[in-house]
Amino acid sequence: MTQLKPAEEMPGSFGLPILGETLRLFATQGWGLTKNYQRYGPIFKTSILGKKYAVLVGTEANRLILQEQADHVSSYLGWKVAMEHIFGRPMMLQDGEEHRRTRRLMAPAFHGKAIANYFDIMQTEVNNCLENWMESSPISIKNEFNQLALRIGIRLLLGVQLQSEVEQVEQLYNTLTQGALALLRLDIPFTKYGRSQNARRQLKAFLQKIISDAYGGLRQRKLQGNLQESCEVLGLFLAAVDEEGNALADSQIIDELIHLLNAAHFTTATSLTWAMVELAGRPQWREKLRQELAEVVGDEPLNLGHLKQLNQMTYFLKEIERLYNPAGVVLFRGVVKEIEYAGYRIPPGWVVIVAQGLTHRMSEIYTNPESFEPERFAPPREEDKKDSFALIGFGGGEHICIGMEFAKMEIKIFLATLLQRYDWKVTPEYQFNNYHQLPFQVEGKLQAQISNLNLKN
Ligand code: HEM
Repeated sequence: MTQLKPAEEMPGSFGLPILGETLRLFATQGWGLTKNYQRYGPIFKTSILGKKYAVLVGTEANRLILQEQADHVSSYLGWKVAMEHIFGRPMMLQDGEEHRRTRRLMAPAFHGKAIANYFDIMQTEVNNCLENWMESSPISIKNEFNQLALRIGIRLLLGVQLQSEVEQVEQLYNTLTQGALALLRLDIPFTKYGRSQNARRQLKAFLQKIISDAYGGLRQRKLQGNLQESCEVLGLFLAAVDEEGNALADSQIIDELIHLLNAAHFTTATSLTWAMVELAGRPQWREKLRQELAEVVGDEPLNLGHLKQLNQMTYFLKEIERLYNPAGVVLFRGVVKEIEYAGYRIPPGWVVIVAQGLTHRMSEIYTNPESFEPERFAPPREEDKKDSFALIGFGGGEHICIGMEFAKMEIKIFLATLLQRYDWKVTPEYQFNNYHQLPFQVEGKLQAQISNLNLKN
């Protein structure tokens, strides 16, 4: 039997006393993860502000942490420093039975029939957005997608339809998230953080009011016997009761809704930004996707059934997920029970980092991992099918993204509509094949000029 070594003996460096590798984190905006991986291999240690981290890379590590030994780690302890002060305790910051109970109650809003009900609002928002772009081109791509995805979120997740209220929530939400990275968390007036926390209080009060109003609507629907007919997520949350009679408390719903706005918008906006940029530089892929749309959709109005048949678009979007990791290149979990992995014992108190961004570029999984090849996901290659933890841009295991279908539907509706009606150019011209650059380091600078496809031809 091989002797397990203490985690301190892993390759890697704890950096300076107390600060650890904190300065390096800010200097590289990405922790130099790729360099450390090349230098130390698929398991290495680091330290940030006195906390010890073990970075794990590869499908086996992904499966162990996210699924097989999920009860040895805590999502709460992994994410709380970054998220709790902004979002409270949504289910992403819950563990074990508490997390499973919340997730069971939330799940109906993100599957099957409920998802189908979201199609029309998504399509309307996408059409409005593209019409505006035609009038105000050139547009700042990431900002526009942030706004689109946030508006879709506000309408579908909160059920807010009145334009003035949509704008009010948008503003409060943006002020709230501006405080997320404040170094000094002083909740006093005239500071960024104080304004952010004030926005959080106002947003909570606003949501409490729409929850109270929605209860009225719910009672009405109960009387009419169509309790499950709600067209937005909030209504389904209010109606949800599990087999033991548990329901979601108002305070929990409020935390979930604020977090959902976040989870649903920056990720979707990042995917759409890079899909649009990659397509701008790849005329053969624009052509391939347009041809597929012509075959599947033809002259019919786009519908959910069509989206499911867009295989080439699915492969294309998987390549965006693999190379751009829209939710970030790493996931955090705090260790609560010792983990044995790769010859080391990782004790409670450490944080493990699941480095999805590095798994996605392993040559053991993907052929020519640095090159953009959506066809790697098509038969016969199907490189992601070698292992269910090879492509984990939406996470894996118990905390796998609950909004995955919602996101994929929104992204496909946008791309289908864009490709069918418009053409576009992106400036400045993006340097492809630099997928180690983190999306947020570049995306703010990208602009698009769009034109009407029919006028061009
Ligand atoms: C391209 C779009 C998206 C990507 C790449 C993405 C990615 C992820 C990832 C990686 C996680 C796992 C986090 C972890 O394990 O710590 C996650 C969780 C989550 N996502 Fe998404 N997401 C996207 C869109 C959405 C949308 C549209 C929604 C809601 C409408 C959403 C709601 C959530 C929620 C609530 C969780 C927490 C799940 C749990 O803890 O059980 N996401 N997402």
